[in-house]
Amino acid sequence: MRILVMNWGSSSLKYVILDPETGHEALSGNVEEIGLGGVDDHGEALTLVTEHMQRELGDDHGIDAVGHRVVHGGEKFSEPTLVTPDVIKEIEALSPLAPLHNPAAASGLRAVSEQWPELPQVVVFDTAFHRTMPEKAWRYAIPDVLYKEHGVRRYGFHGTSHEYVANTAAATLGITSAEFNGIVAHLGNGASVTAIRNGKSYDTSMGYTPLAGLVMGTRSGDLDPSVVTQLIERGLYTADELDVMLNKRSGLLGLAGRSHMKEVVDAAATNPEAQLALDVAAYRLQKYIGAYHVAIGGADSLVFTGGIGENSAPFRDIVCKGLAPLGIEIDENANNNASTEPTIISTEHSTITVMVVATDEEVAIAKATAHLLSNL
Ligand SMILES: Nc1ncnc2c1ncn2[C@@H]1O[C@H](COP(=O)(O)OP(=O)(O)O)[C@@H](O)[C@H]1O
Ligand SMILES: CC(=O)OP(=O)(O)O
Ligand SMILES: [Mg+2]
Repeated sequence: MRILVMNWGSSSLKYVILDPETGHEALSGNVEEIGLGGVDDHGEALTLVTEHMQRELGDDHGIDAVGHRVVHGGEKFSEPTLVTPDVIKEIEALSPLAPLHNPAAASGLRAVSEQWPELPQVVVFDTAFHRTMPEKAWRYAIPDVLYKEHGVRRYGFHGTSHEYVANTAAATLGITSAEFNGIVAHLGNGASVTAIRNGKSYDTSMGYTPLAGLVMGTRSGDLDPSVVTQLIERGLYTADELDVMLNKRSGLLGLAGRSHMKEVVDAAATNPEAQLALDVAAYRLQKYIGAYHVAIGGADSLVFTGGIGENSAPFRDIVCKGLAPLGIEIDENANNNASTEPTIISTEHSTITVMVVATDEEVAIAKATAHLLSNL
């Protein structure tokens, strides 16, 4: 079977054609700067993808279905879903909750429907895995009407990754997914941490949008909401400018002038701003891990994933050193030599097993797509 997986970012499209059984990739690529001068729109991005497929695979691309990553599924979608014109309209209607991502996905879905009307399409939502959170974890303490009439609540994101990584960690530990009680830290460009109880999402650090929670490459994560209202009141920023500032100029970039974790780690030895950025990012994550340990009644494992979680031994080391009061103890040698295979990096004395597990959202989406189609 061959599935085309498409990950629609606000201004980019990552795509890969793979076999969901073997994970074998026939082709992959990235279209950047959609609508920013590089490529006009999502239809044109798709033309570039089909040209790439034509070059590499010839006339018969052999694709059986298309699986899409959609960031926001609101309260409506809790499972991978077969695409119909109505589903595209519902994704579009959720645009106010993910203004950078959902309009892009909706136009991408329409472009694919026009290009290959015969191919089934499946959407897999970042929010879906978090639909199991208890209400006390997803409600904000603001007037009730804002949730009931406007959908203002915590949704959580990166769910496909958190679920895939929790399942992989469970398999490595020789337990079932339902026996997994742990904390997964997905630390990539966007970063979030999820408390997983009996294999299900119990709480997560992102919120109404992917801006909440951890310190990210360019996003602030948590802050006092009065910062926003005050900056507008003082005339320093408009709402639009604040959106850009908090999403694109904050986080590691805002504190240290660099958004890539490796550059921040390398600079920290000689640059106090970079050291501070590391300290703020690690401390924020430590606080969440402590809280989530309590939330799930004691975590058995802590799993690092995403570009930073998988590749930055120094950042994992800083985070875990601060978790000593939980009984966490890292094996430095194992931490420095974590590979792409699931690796345990804690010592045998550690009360919580700490692991590094590589995420693969594309394989998870391809599997979910194949699974849904086989059950139709
Ligand atoms: N060797 C490395 N050391 C430290 N950080 C790294 C390394 N490689 C990648 N990263 C971090 O991972 C981030 C990308 O994470 P990734 O999960 O691939 O992103 P995306 O969210 O775009 O899928 C980079 O911005 C960088 O901060
Ligand atoms: C939801 C989200 O933050 O996605 P990404 O990490 O791809 O930016
Ligand atoms: Mg990512």
